Amino acid sequence: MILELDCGNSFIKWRVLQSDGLTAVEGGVVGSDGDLLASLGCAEKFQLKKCRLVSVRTQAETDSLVASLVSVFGVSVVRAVPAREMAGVRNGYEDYERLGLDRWLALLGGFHLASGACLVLDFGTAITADFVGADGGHLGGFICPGMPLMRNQLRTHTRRIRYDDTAAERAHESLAPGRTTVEAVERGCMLMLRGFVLTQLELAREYWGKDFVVFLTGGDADLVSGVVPGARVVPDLVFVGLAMACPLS
Ligand SMILES: Nc1ncnc2c1ncn2[C@@H]1O[C@H](COP(=O)(O)OP(=O)(O)O)[C@@H](O)[C@H]1O
Ligand SMILES: CC(C)(COP(=O)(O)O)[C@@H](O)C(=O)NCCC(=O)O
Ligand SMILES: [K+]
Repeated sequence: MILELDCGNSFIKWRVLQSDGLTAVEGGVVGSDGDLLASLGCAEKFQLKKCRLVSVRTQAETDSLVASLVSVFGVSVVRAVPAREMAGVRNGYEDYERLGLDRWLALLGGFHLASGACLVLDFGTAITADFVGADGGHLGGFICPGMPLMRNQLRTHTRRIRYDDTAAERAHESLAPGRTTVEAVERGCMLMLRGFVLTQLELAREYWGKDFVVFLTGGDADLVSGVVPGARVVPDLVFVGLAMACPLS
């Protein structure tokens, strides 16, 4: 079977495909290399032969994970690498190697699925927006802090903002002005998130009118799906691009 990995700054997303490369068998989200190895179990469980991965972690971290995968499962590993152009999409960065590889794969996947102009919004540790025109030209994008970073910055840099995760979850029942600290912070950050999304949509409309597809991906995509009714929520968009960038012959 085939192992696919998307190593983000906070979590590793994994899934196992049948050898046909089409049918997903199992998948998950884990917080560390150790948890990943535990989820994959012993070498007999999935009988992994090949692995393809994308990572936005450091070279050393990624090398170490690859070494573990090779030693435990004996898989051959292919890593996504930067490209100036692929599958009809032209990387818009001045220095194409600097564009985050998860962004590059998500926009390759988005352009492929849209067969036209698209706006790809990824809600992970950071939030990213990327614009691809109907001709496959990537116009560039935006990066801002994601929900976990926004709330943790407030918790870390103030003295009186303290609350736990359960309270945070409860605060999201409404977007009314907060009457407690947790409500005020959680709803404030949520409005920043939504405001960011609406601004991206405005920009996309300026470029392309109504003729574009919006993709939402990343672990926190559900937080904003209500703001963009026509958007396509595609949690595995990075994996769509990964299959394109790393075909397994
Ligand atoms: N099963 C899950 N495990 C962990 N985080 C999750 C899960 N489902 C949704 N999330 C949300 O996803 C966010 C992380 O998104 P993700 O795209 O994995 O980030 P990154 O790629 O930067 O590691 C977390 O802030 C969390 O709120
Ligand atoms: C922007 C990112 C931090 C997003 O990472 P994530 O939130 O998915 O973990 C990552 O794509 C990255 O490190 N990019 C390199 C900088 C750039 O894209 O300009
Ligand atoms: K990501």
